[in-house]
Amino acid sequence: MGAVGLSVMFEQLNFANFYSADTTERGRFCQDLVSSLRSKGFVRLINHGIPSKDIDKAFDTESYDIGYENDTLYTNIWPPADVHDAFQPTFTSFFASAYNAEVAILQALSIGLELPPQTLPQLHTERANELRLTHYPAVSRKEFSHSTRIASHTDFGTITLLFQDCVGGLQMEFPRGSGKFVDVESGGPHECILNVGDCLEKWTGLPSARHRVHLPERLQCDDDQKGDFMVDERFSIAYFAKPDRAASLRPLLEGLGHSEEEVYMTAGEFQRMRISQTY
Ligand SMILES: O=C(O)CCC(=O)C(=O)O
Ligand SMILES: [Fe+2]
Repeated sequence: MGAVGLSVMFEQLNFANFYSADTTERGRFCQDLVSSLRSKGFVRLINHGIPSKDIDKAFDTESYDIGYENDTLYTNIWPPADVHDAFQPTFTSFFASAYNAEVAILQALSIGLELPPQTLPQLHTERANELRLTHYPAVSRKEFSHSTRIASHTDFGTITLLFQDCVGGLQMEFPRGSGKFVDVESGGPHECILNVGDCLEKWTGLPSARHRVHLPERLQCDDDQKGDFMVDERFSIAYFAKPDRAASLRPLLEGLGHSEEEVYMTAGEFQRMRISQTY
């Protein structure tokens, strides 16, 4: 585990270009978004539309799991206002701006894939999304020789918008299928790390990115070289954008091997299957 892995650059794209009045620039942005995700499954976005102050407030909270406030299937349980009175307004606002960012990204992806712009947004009207705040306590570096912060997995929704603090440790499998992991460097807590989930892979063939949270590469070294030390606590915010539960996972693009006769799972069935495999 001492070996430092390959250094891989994950492209950083400026989402403001999606709103450019110049249609050529807008089109180029959509193509760049698709090609970055096609080659790595991950891309870093700035100017994604989620206000920095909302991200800062969310990072002030320890850990929680939140869904859309009008979801009738899974209702939110909020801490009482006298315990944490800013909690509900903070996350209601975060959830709303994250949904707007999600819809814009889905539109950009549809355009970049040469589909009608509303193809992906119209499969996400229910806001069956989830926001997860995670606090990883400080831990001794030696623990990473037999354990990790989050084991390798793919996300099972459409896309994930992730915000990580500067501790780092988010790693993705690269090259795909190799079992080797490389750091996704943090550009700071306001940068959005966008990754492809399983549903988007089924629809479009873009690769669902396998990732984990582990010891950042810069802290890896041979045991006798540096001895042991504590690795800082870490905070992250993950917004999982998921399809409407009744949406079919039938491929949206030609050439992904779909047949007219085949019966495809709905997104809701797929989520339930993946949850039962995980827990
Ligand atoms: O905490 C992170 O940076 C990643 C979390 C993650 O991958 C997940 O919850 O699915
Ligand atoms: Fe994940």
